[in-house]
Parts: sequence; C-alpha cells; structure tokens
Amino acid sequence: MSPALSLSLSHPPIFKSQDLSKDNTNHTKSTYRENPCQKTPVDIKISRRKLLKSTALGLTGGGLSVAQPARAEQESPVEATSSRMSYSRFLQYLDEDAVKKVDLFENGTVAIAEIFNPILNKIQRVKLQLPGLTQELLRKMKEKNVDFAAHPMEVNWWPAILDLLGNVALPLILLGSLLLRTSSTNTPGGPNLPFGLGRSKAKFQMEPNTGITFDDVAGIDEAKQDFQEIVGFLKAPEKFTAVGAKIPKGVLLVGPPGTGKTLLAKAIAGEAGVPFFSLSGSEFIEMFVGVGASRVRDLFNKAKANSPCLVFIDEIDAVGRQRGTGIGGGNDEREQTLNQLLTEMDGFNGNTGVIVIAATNRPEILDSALLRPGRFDRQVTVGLPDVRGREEILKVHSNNKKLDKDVSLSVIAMRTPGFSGADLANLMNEAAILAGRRGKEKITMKEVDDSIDRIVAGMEGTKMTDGKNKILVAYHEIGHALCATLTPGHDPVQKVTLIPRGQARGLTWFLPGEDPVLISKQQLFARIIGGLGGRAAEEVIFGEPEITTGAAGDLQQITQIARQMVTMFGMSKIGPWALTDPVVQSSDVVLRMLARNSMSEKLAEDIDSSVRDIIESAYEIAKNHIRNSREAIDKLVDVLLEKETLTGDEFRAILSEFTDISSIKMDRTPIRDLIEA
Ligand SMILES: Nc1ncnc2c1ncn2[C@@H]1O[C@H](COP(=O)(O)OP(=O)(O)OP(=O)(O)O)[C@@H](O)[C@H]1O
Ligand SMILES: [Zn+2]
Repeated sequence: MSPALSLSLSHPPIFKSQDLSKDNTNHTKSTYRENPCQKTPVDIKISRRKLLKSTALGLTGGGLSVAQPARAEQESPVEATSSRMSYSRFLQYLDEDAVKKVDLFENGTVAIAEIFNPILNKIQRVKLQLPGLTQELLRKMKEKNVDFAAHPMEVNWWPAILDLLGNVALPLILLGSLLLRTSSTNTPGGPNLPFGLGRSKAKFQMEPNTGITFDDVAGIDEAKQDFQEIVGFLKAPEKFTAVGAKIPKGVLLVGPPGTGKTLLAKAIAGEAGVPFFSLSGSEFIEMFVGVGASRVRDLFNKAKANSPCLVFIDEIDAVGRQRGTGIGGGNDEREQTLNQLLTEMDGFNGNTGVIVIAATNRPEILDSALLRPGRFDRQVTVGLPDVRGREEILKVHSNNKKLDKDVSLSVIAMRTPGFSGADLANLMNEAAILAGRRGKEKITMKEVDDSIDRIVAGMEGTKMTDGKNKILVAYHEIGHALCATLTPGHDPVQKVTLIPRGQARGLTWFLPGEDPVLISKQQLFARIIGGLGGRAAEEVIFGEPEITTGAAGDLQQITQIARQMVTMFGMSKIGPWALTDPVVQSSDVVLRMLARNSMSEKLAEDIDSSVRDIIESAYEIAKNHIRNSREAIDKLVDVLLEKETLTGDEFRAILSEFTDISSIKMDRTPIRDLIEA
C-alpha cells in the first residue's frame, strides 16, 4: 500500500566505492545492480588488476575489448539518443573503457555520456543520473581518459576536483566547460525536422507528424485514458472553446526514466495529428545569461504560430527546480529561464490550442510556482511497468522481430522486474543482434536470456582457469544458492554459474515470482540470509583466515536491506518508527549532515545495534545451513565445476537427493494461511 516501500526497495543503491587500499592495484570493485532486492545475481569479484587484464585478454566476439573502442571511435557516428542508462551499467562501461565523454550537470547528479557500443559499432549518447560526483568517480574518469566537462553554476563540487587534480589541472577543466558544446541536437532520420533558430541557437525540434499512436505505448492504459480529453481538444479546439470548456494547458508527466513519457507525449500529438515541439530542460542550461530565456520565448512563439500543437519539455526539473535553493546562491541563468517559462505559460490561454506537457522524474524539487493553476496544474504518473505491463510492452517490441516458438514473453516479463519500457525495448534489440551474430534466423529464448544476463550483470568475461580461485568461487555461489533455497520466503534459484560477467566472477540468479509490491519482513530477512550464503560458505569450508574480498558487494547489499528494515520499515526492536536514515536516503552531503545532527546519539546507536543484530543472526543461520549440508554442497560444487552452469531445476534435483526441500515455502505465506493460523 505504501508506495514508499516498493519505491525504496527498487531504488538503485547509493554508490559507495570500495577502496580497500590506496594502492589501485589491490583494489576491489563492487558490482552495482539496479534492484538490489529483486533481481539478485550474487557475485564474487576479483582484484582490479586481474579484472583489467581479463578484459584486455580478449572477450572473443561478443564483449567489449580494450583495443576496439579506440579504433572504432573515428568511424563510429555519434548516435543521438535519449536513452537512459543506469549508473551501474555506466560504471561497467567505464571499466571497459567504452565511455568517451561525459557532460555533468546539476551538481554532478545528471550526466550525458557518450559510450561506444561495440555491437552497433556506434557511439551512443545516453543520459544517466549519478548519486552525486564522488572522488572515486572523478578519479576513474581521469584514469580512463574520459573527456569530461562540468557545466557549472550550481556546482558545489569544485573542492572535490581541486582536491583530486591539484590546482594545475583546474584551468584546463574550466576551459573545457567554458566551451559551449557546438554539436546541435541531432535528429534521427525520418520525418523529423530540426528546427533551429540561429539568433539564439534555439535547439528545440519540431516534428510535423510523429507517426506514433497510442498502440505504440503499452502497459500504461490509465495514463492513456487521462489524455483522451486532450487529444480530443487538440483535434478540434474550436469545438471546446465554442461551449466555453476550459482545457488544462499544462500537464506534468511524472515517472522514472525510460517509462515512455516522451513516447506518450508523441503519441498524443500523433493521435491528434498536430505538430510536436520538444526541448529538453538540460539543454536550457547554458553558460551565457539570457540564452535560456530567449529559447523559451522562441519556442512558444513558434508553437503559437503553429497551433494547435503540442509542446513537450523533457526534464523540466533541470530548469524548474525551486528558486533560490542552489547551494552557494541561486543560479541566475536558470531562474531567468524559469521565470520566462512561467511568463509564457501565463501569457497564452488554453484556447490558443497549445498544450504543454512537461516530464520529470523528480516532481518534489519543482518550484511550486510551476504547479499553480493555469500552469502545470495536472499531474499524470507513469510508473515502472508491472509484470503484465512488461508483457504488453514486450509484445510491442517483438512485433517487427522474428521470434522462435520457444520464446515466452510472459517468462521474460517475470525475469525482468524493475525494467522500464526503454530497458525492455533495449533487451529485445540486443537479443535480435545476438541472434543475428549467431547466424540464427529467429530469436530464441537463449538470446533473450543471455541479453537479460548482460543487461543486469554486464558482459560475459573470460572463463576462469581451473584452480583454487575457481573452487572458491564455486563454493561461494553454491553457498548463496543453498542458503536461499533452505530459507522460507526466498525467491527460487534460477541458475548458478561460474561464467564471469561484468565484474562478477560467478553469479547466482533468482527468479522473482510476482512483482514484490509488498515485501514481508520474512522475505527481507531471507534475502539477507541468502546474501550471506557466499561468505558463510567461504568461512565454514575454508576457515576464517581464508575468507576473501569477493563478498564485498554482497555485504553492501545486505547491510542496506538490514538498515532499511530498521529505519524505514519499522522491522526491528526499535519498533514501528520511520527514522530518517541519513546514509540510505540521501546522496546530498548537506542533507545527510543535517539529518544526522537531528538524531539523538542514543538513537543512532540503537539503529546500529539493531542492524548488527539482524545481520549477525542471519549469518549464524547461513553458517548453520552450510555446516548441516556439507555433503550436498560438495556434490553440488563438483557438478558446478564440471558443467559451469546449473539451472535452478538441476540445482534443486541434486539438493533433493540429500534433503527434503519440497516443504519449504518459496514465496510469502498466503494471507489466508496467516489468518487461519
Ligand atoms: N510503455 C511503453 N511502451 C512501449 N515502448 C516503450 C514504453 N516505454 C518506453 N518504451 C520504449 O523506450 C523508449 C524510450 O522511452 P521514452 O524516451 O519515452 O521514456 P521517457 O520516460 O521519456 O524517458 P526519459 O525520462 O529518459 O526521457 C521508447 O522510445 C520506446 O521504444
Ligand atoms: Zn556473493
């Protein structure tokens, strides 16, 4: 019922670098996943040096290699795309030397990156949100020779850069950021017309006819319903004005990246058969004062001259955040742009036949003046699709593809919790490319499965050579799978593999049943036990001195879950309180400090000790599972070492030879049973 629950659980984890030593050569990397609690490959990592070496040693055919991107750079056209990328994937690409250029905005929380895609042999421009600019990230971009530029104004991280690079490098960076990017917004081919106005370098685009209809937008029927009225109005505004109907002129589309907000706006224009004007909020941000405001003016003048039409402003938060809140003073340029936008919104009435739709994934930071009556006074929410929505979206994106009979869209939908529409479109595209590369005439489930693995966990890496490490990884992964399987409430194992992917040396995958809208305490606790299974196996089997750095990512995940149980979900001895959790909930340093100061010391200690209790008791349970199943584990490890990948069914079949697992409930106890108990 509480949206906060599902929201916070599917939120990407806060980036924390695992700098175990100052010496980069002995530096473990963590893997980040979009959904720490949902799709959970549990992994083990290797040292950074080995990682780089294995990347360089050549991932045959498929993967990114170090040499490739550089050579291909000149040949590959930059593809302008509005596609989004998760931070975790961005880090993977960064590690793989595929990131070429990064433009940072908004205190380093928003970035536009150019990334080389070896499959398409293209540099793609993607947008991503960062959890703030960390020193670690800066260091890494520098180490990887990424051409990065900060677009200042509100930036409060110059100290970090100074600290990192020393004063000498500063002028260079400043220079870089002063150079206005000259590349204009590319429009993909087709009927789209770039609509630039020289005078103020306006970069908005106009599409006379988007050619997109509601049929192209799947899984968000409610939102489509909400817009029927507006489509009707745009088709024939005079009908509405004749009877004195008041039509909203501004609508705010709210939802996470890639959920189809742009697509929906285009579909509205397409359904109504009116021109589509679009401009992105981050494009408003310019160095020279006055440009943003004049851009807004130009856009509205053009729109009024072409009415009826639809104006779409993507990322309105970039320009529309609360005035006067920038750290170290406001941002004059942005505020002027915002003021101009407000003026324009007030200056025409709905009868002009212009409808303005703005999109954001952070409505809470918008200046309240934007939301006043007569401006963006209507909100339509577009959320991440549920399992049925995902199936619908998959249908849309399989339409023009040849699928083998074995491909089940409903199974794919089940395997992809947390995927947005854009992720799903990307998934089907990658599967098609993979099928092509494998010389197949149709996409089979194998290509889809492999593509999901790649999207969630990164590219396949070089196989490990036989030896102590491989054995250790095998025990670690079997430890995860075993503890998860023996713990009621845990999602079932989908597969265990020793084939490395991204930065993980081995992976255990779980198949979430339904979408976890509500997750019980038992389920969360089960995830912690499963997450600790790898470390527990290392310790029980090889002895405490032999435990490895491989569990770093696991520990980060389970600590976050335990912390949320205590501070957000009221699932600890502290009781049902919502406590501001400075570490989990904010990436803003100042907010974090404020929150910490407002908490009593005693409470802070209680939180820590409750988190510790949860983790310690889970670890005891995990170690007991390992101790009590030694025979089964040895057998499972033998088979895994031989076959490299075990499906969930194979895993359970072997385990069943040793212990009866048929009575362990995977999912949550049905409510009916609970009431009857
Ligand atoms: N509901 C959906 N149905 C079908 N395709 C979708 C849907 N949502 C997203 N997609 C696919 O993902 C692509 C990108 O989505 P879109 O740009 O509309 O998302 P967005 O919410 O506007 O994201 P952003 O916040 O990054 O602008 C679309 O062009 C489409 O191919
Ligand atoms: Zn692990």
